[in-house]
Amino acid sequence: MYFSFETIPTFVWVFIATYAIYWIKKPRLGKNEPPMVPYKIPIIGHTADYLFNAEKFLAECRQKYGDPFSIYVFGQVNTVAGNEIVHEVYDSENFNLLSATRDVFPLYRVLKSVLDPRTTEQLVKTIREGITSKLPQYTGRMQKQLMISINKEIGDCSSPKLIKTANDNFASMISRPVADVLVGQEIAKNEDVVKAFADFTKDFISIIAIPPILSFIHPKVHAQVITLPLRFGFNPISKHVLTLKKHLKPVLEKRLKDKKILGDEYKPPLDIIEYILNNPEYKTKVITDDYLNKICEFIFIIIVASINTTSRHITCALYDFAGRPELWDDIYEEQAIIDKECNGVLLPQHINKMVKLDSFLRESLRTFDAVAAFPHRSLESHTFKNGMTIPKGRIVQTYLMDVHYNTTAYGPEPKSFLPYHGLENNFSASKTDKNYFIFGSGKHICPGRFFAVNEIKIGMHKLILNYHIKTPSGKIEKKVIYGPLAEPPITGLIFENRKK
Ligand code: HEM
Repeated sequence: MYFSFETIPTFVWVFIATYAIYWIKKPRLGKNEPPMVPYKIPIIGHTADYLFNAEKFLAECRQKYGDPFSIYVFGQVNTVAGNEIVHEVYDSENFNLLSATRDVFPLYRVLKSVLDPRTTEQLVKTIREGITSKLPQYTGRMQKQLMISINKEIGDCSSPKLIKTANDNFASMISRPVADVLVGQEIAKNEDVVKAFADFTKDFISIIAIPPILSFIHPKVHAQVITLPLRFGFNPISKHVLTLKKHLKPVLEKRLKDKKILGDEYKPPLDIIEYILNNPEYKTKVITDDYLNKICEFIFIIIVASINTTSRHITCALYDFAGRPELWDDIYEEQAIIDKECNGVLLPQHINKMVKLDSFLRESLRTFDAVAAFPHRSLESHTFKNGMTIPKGRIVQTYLMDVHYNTTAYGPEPKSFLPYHGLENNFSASKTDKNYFIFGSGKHICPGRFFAVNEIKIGMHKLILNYHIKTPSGKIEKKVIYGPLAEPPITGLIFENRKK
């Protein structure tokens, strides 16, 4: 290789810049902090282990350093909290999920109100009062919508049919009942609305899915770069907002008019847009463009929280079912008895009777295989009960595998699939406890968990009744692992009509 004298200054500048980054980013730990796992390469720290070997790496750290411990990834110190300590994070108002994820998932760039704490309060209230407490009334509509999706997307399988799941994890199946509940039966009939709901999160992720390499300099640099396309006008999700606005406007206008004409005789439809219209903060006499934008923004925040999460987990549960032939007859039998009893039309009491399916789903959610997830940022310096202190601004990762695979709760083989553990111990799929964190915990526990579990159970009930479901290999398919995160397998599932 040939080096000229002219290249020497370049090397010097690169050296100075690297040293400056090293010096600025060098972790400086305070007193009583959780132990820092030693690392060899400056700046890089534990990034490679965390990205390519998270399960083994964190298990070794946990064994050697206890709970919690700190690691150095993408130029930041992260504290990893396992099953002994993590509930303290979720129980304290000192930690916040949105603040921790805003740089890697900058949704506030397109839905600006998402960072406003009042929006979260409104969302939680709306979901609790407008969805959870009305779930029994939504049962019939949800199954109708799920059956439309099943017939459209899976349909007749008189000979075995391979259904690809890699594209959207059945997001379009889930988006139909979500659309029905959020924007009402009339708007949910429009295929472009169902598609907008199914694609919104996927399209948003597609523009920001760049590994956080620039976080080595600063997480804000990464956030600035990944949002460049949005700031230069390339916004693939604005079309979804326009679609919803187009359908929402005439419906909202008609409801306002009917209310005015009918007064007390007005029969309010059951859906979230009606709930919003009755909210004093959203009271209006005319449907202006600003008003539509405000409602659309609120609806799309619920969509981001609800569709991809639910569709990811129904997909996983179907793979878990398809790969375990030893469970097929037992779970099918439960669904067949319920189906006979309700004559094909599920009422809330029938969903309560799906106890084996519920227990199976809980186990699928528990064994989802994400190693660490749901980062929370400390808003103030925080001292744990064991006396360890972390500074303001620290990211705390939830060591999910330590919670979900702990031997005290799940026995000597906690990684094995225990389909009836929930049933035997009276733990339902939507009930969180200190050994089951898939819906978080504490004050910010997921308010949509009852809705999500109901959707998945109704969807699986109908699918298991109508089809034999297998994996292409005939075995359990492996999840796709991205660093410490997990996604459903991508092999596809084989559906074949059941003979009735
Ligand atoms: C299987 C599906 C779902 C999973 C695994 C899931 C998981 C979670 C988790 C882990 C959290 C954070 C909890 C915490 O910080 O303690 C959360 C929060 C939240 N989820 Fe879900 N979720 C699901 C479905 C839904 C659905 C269907 C909705 C809406 C209808 C929803 C709305 C929300 C909202 C609004 C929050 C924020 C709550 C707050 O900050 O107070 N989720 N979810």
